[in-house]
Amino acid sequence: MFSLFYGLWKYMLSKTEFHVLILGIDKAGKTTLLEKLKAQYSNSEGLPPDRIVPTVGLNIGRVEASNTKLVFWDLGGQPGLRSIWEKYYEEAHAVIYVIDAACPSRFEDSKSALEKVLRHEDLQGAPLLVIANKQDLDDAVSAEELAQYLDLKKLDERVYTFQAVSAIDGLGIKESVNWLVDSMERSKRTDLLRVRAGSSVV
Ligand SMILES: Nc1nc2c(ncn2[C@@H]2O[C@H](COP(=O)(O)OP(=O)(O)OP(=O)(O)O)[C@@H](O)[C@H]2O)c(=O)[nH]1
Ligand SMILES: [Mg+2]
Repeated sequence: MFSLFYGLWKYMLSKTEFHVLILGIDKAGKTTLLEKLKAQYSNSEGLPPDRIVPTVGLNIGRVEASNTKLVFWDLGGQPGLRSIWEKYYEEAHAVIYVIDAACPSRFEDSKSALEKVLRHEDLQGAPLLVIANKQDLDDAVSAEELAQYLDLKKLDERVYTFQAVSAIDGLGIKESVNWLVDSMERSKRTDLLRVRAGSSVV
């Protein structure tokens, strides 16, 4: 009996499309990360880093990983564009928050923007993956050092992790995606979004 329900649950999850928001301040490396993700998980080549320009609208990346469909939404991080982020919160299953780990002078800006994201009620219970990006640079701090620096409060009930990544050479991307898929599959928020999507079908 248990295996029947487990099989059904796995089947439903395989039909679920997970929406993952990629946030972070400008130049953190969000779009570079998205393009690397696409290159690693789909047949698309992904834009080379030298062709990526600052994001003004929305970049979307669709990939399949661990038998699930993932849709990534990458938004611009310039100060004037951050007010757009919240329009996407309600529909997001999880958040990736990207930080340039080699640029300590911008940690404070990153931290306050992240705290604002976490305070928003539309993102309640969404798993959070904080990425310490640009690990290919010598002066990048580790994921642990970044976590200590950010010293985020009120994370106790939220599922979260810090991951060292290089969006240029791909370090840490597989681990990031595995963690995200696993966390979203277990998340109560996923059930909530599924119920809401079902009840809106007339
Ligand atoms: N060395 C190194 N550079 C990176 C990495 N990721 C991104 N960059 C560089 O950082 C700069 C900004 O990258 P983007 O991907 O455009 O940053 P973004 O967060 O999308 O910026 P906005 O769209 O303005 O919010 C570019 O020059 C990238 O080549 C990385 O892992 N290592
Ligand atoms: Mg961008």
